[in-house]
Amino acid sequence: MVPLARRLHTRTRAAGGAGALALVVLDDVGKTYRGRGGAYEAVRGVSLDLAEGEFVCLLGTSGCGKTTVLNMVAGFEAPTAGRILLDGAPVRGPGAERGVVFQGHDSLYDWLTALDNIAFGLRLRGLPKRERRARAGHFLRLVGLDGQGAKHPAELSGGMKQRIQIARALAADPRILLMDEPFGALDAMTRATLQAELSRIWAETRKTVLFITHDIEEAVALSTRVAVMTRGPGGTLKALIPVDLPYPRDRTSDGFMAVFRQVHALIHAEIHPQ
Ligand SMILES: Nc1ncnc2c1ncn2[C@@H]1O[C@H](COP(=O)(O)OP(=O)(O)OP(=O)(O)O)[C@@H](O)[C@H]1O
Repeated sequence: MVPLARRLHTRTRAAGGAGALALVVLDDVGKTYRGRGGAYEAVRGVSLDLAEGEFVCLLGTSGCGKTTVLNMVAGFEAPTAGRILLDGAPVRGPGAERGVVFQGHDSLYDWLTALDNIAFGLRLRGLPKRERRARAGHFLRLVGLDGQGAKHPAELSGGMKQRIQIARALAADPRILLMDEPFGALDAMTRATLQAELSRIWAETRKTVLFITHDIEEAVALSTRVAVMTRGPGGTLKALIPVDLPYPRDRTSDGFMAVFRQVHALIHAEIHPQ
């Protein structure tokens, strides 16, 4: 029998992963929640390889299991079927190489300034104060908030708070950014600005990103591949669409429209099954 690692390697190559060993491998992953109300199969048979430096959007209708997949990659939830490998080793819980950015901004500490929020995780890692502040300042600038570091969360707009969350995740220098609808609660204009900024930051840092959204335009604007899920229960991967368009993306270009229409048709079929 071919060893699992070799099989996965081969599959990544076949999937166009530039011949690189995948950084994250989801191998036939499933999740069934069991509670007092009985069992609910949220995710079924998801297989997906993320190569280093990729930006993959997980797109699907509400309740299809996107957050469940992300939580399993983050190590917050364990799969009940299949397995998830990080650099070839099974994920057994959260780890510093995976930074998570959630929807909303409740995870910021109200009593800390913007700068100290970004620096917080660095203190836990034992970095000296000067280095912490320098590093936090760098990421504050990277997310376009230079000069705002002394403000507390209550003095920042929703978009600014989301930027702080992204800066905080990046400051910890994770290999992988896991983003769960980070712009979902923002108005359309702030959202478009932050999408553009995230694209720029990604181009600069080349982090591997798994990004959840139910916004087709957002997915096509940001990602190198869009992973479309079927609706739940038992949400699974329906299609993997490569988005081979230059950044920054022109949303009015024929190429963009063509991918948008392709993804839209897949999602539409999930919302209105024949
Ligand atoms: N802890 C849990 N216990 C039981 N069921 C759960 C639990 N977490 C999620 N579910 C169910 O699993 C399904 C998938 O949920 P999930 O949050 O992963 O979907 P989603 O695609 O992220 O949805 P949305 O886009 O609305 O955030 C839903 O039906 C949800 O009710």
